[in-house]
Amino acid sequence: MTDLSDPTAAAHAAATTINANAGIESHDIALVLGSGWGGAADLLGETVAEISAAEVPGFHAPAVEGHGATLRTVRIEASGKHALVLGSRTHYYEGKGVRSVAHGVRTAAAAGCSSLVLTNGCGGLNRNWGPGTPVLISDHINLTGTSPIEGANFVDLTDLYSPRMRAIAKEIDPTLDEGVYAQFRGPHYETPAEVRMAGVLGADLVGMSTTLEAIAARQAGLELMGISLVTNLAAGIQETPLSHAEVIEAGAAAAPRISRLLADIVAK
Ligand SMILES: Nc1nc2[nH]c(I)nc2c(=O)[nH]1
Repeated sequence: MTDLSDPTAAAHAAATTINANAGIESHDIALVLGSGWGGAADLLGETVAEISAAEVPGFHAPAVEGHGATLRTVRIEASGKHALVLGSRTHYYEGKGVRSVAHGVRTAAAAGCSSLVLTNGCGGLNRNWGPGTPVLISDHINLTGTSPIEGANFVDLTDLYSPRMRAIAKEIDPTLDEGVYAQFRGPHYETPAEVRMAGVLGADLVGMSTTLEAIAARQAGLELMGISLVTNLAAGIQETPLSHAEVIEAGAAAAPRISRLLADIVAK
């Protein structure tokens, strides 16, 4: 496993590998594709390079079935810019440490990206958002008890989820709702009581990713947008117990619409 004891050096090594493999000096925008979002890269434009995550310093083969195990460089048809599509994400619940969780975001910044789109699959607290509903993240609640930032580095997180990028998304799809996303450590789902707690705290969405990556994105100076795909109503909101099969099914059903949405936003 690559040494992440110097996160900046590790991100630089990974970025050098990725840019060299793609034959370009730098990338422009990065996307992390969570559960259900895998199809978006194909709609963005032509894949000009692809590399296995295992071949890039600091990355790992995916822990979750169905998540891509590669990093792709896609030339965005509308703008000619290059997107770095991170098909594999390290979740905090894998126990590889928060540096590993933040490595992809830091690598994207080191590869030259100025903006980042984080996507995920999540549970919804709002009954109006059935499985397959995409929701823009307006703010987050980090319930992991940790941070990717080390030392006395007091980073401001105001407007962490770019109002500018959110306005573009809503211009493309005015039906898009916004919500507050809370990250639990996982990998277990929340109890109904924990979902009620999250609601009292102001959360509309519950997941197991995104907030730590978002904090690392701000530290790295990346403009950030987050979009969640509600694949299930959170525990206790729906009568039936959660199932991973339900999550995969809802993601697949929503794929065409959310892939088109993401491609249109990134092309702007
Ligand atoms: N914490 C949490 N993460 C999730 N990921 C997905 I997909 N659904 C959920 C959920 O209901 N809770």
